[in-house]
Amino acid sequence: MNAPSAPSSQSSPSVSPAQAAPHTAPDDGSLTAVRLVQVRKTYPNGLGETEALRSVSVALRPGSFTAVMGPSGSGKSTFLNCAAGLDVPTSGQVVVGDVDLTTLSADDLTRFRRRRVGFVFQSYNLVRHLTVAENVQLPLLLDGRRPDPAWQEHLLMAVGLQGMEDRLPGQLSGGQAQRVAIARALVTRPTVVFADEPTGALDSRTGQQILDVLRATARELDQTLVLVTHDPRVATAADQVLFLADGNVVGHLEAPSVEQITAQLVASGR
Ligand SMILES: Nc1ncnc2c1ncn2[C@@H]1O[C@H](COP(=O)(O)OP(=O)(O)OP(=O)(O)O)[C@@H](O)[C@H]1O
Repeated sequence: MNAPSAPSSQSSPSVSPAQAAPHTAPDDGSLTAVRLVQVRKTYPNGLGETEALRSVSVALRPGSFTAVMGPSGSGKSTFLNCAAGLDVPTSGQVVVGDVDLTTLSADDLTRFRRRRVGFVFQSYNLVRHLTVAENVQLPLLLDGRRPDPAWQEHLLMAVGLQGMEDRLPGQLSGGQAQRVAIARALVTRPTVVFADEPTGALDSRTGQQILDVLRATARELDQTLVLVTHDPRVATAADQVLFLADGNVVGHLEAPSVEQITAQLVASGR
């Protein structure tokens, strides 16, 4: 199933939070690539707590491409971090493939993430004193595995960085640095790739190239891709768009146009 458990708001973009965020994910036995069930995440904020996610339930089909949108502070990064196992929900369940991340110890979660999940950050997060090749190899080395030179060469070719293996991050443009980050996220052949505004810091042409690279490699490797973006044009590349507001999924559109996305963003309070 490609859709989240939230009902489609295609015909009703101003769907209310209560309608759009049911508290159960579908339970029809079909395998989902990523499944969140009633995920709640709170952060202490000094006086009390911020409810970054209130009760989010979604189920993403293997091989699908989902864009996540919503106003600033609506919980997009928290959603991505919880789904990727970078952050632990306060309550609820996160299942990636057939593994319930919320049952794993911290060490097992780290190991699982290194092997099965790729993550691309807006700010690239490259290690400054390591070369392009070393940055790409890093997830394998951290996991005690040997780099596969042929695979690395294939990835660097796929992201258009062949010949730049020995450069340091400081010698790269923003678009090139993001390509290194993508190659690094893919080097472990993850089944799911999460990207948090990977094009946010780039001009629109470079952003489009980065998106093309992510989509092409996801297709080639049959990966599930989940991407946070503020840009409706970027989101139109996705199979579906999830809209968050105030820690809830408030809408869902299948293969929407820029106009439909904009209407939903306005309806959900951007
Ligand atoms: N580590 C943290 N500690 C405390 N509060 C946090 C933390 N991370 C997020 N929050 C709070 O949780 C809420 C959701 O934040 P989140 O970063 O998920 O939103 P977002 O939709 O990704 O925002 P943006 O588009 O601005 O990046 C916000 O109110 C934010 O201040």
